[in-house]
Amino acid sequence: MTIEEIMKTAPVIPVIVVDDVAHAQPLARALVAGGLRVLEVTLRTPCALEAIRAMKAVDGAIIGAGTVTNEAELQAALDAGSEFIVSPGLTEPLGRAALREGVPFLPGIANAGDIMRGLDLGLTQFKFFPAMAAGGLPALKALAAPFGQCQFCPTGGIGVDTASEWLAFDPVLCVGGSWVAPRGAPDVAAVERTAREAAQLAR
Ligand SMILES: O=C(O)C(=O)C[C@H](O)[C@H](O)COP(=O)(O)O
Repeated sequence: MTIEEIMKTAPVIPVIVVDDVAHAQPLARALVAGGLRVLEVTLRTPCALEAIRAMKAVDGAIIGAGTVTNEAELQAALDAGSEFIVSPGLTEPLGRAALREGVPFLPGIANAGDIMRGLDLGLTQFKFFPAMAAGGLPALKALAAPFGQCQFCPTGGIGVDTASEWLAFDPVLCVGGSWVAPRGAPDVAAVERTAREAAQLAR
């Protein structure tokens, strides 16, 4: 799959922080059952890589690693079986390594220089991060205007109440957010319900 295909799979990519690997599979199963198949597990906790391995066993799930900030983390994420890689920003060494590995890669951008660095590498899909703090939808609209070939996954400060506004903007293929997968032991019925609501958002 290309990163564009992954972004088009569902309107929302849950951004997941796993503190206990025992939570990983029930959470992934509930999200997939609700219609969200693309899951980003952040490398922010000691058990994140183990959680990625566990979630890969869930039928229908497409598991990626988030918070990948350098080549060593990229390698660890790939070794754990990550199917795509998300980064909060874009450095040239990380971008080159991701391209060399041929893994779908979604790096964060927050200004025109970031996007131009990505274009130089041949990348056209980006995470707009931190979406709300970096100026919200007006900022992305202004930023996207000179870069018509680019598509975005805004993440950071987006909730069920604001996701639709972002998704109505053509270059936005999906949004990322932690609201669908709150931290801690998952209430699987609630997660599935929230996921279903998110999966039905119109793009
Ligand atoms: O960990 C990373 O690599 C990140 O890029 C940060 C996350 O994407 C945001 O923290 C999610 O934002 P919220 O939905 O506002 O919680």
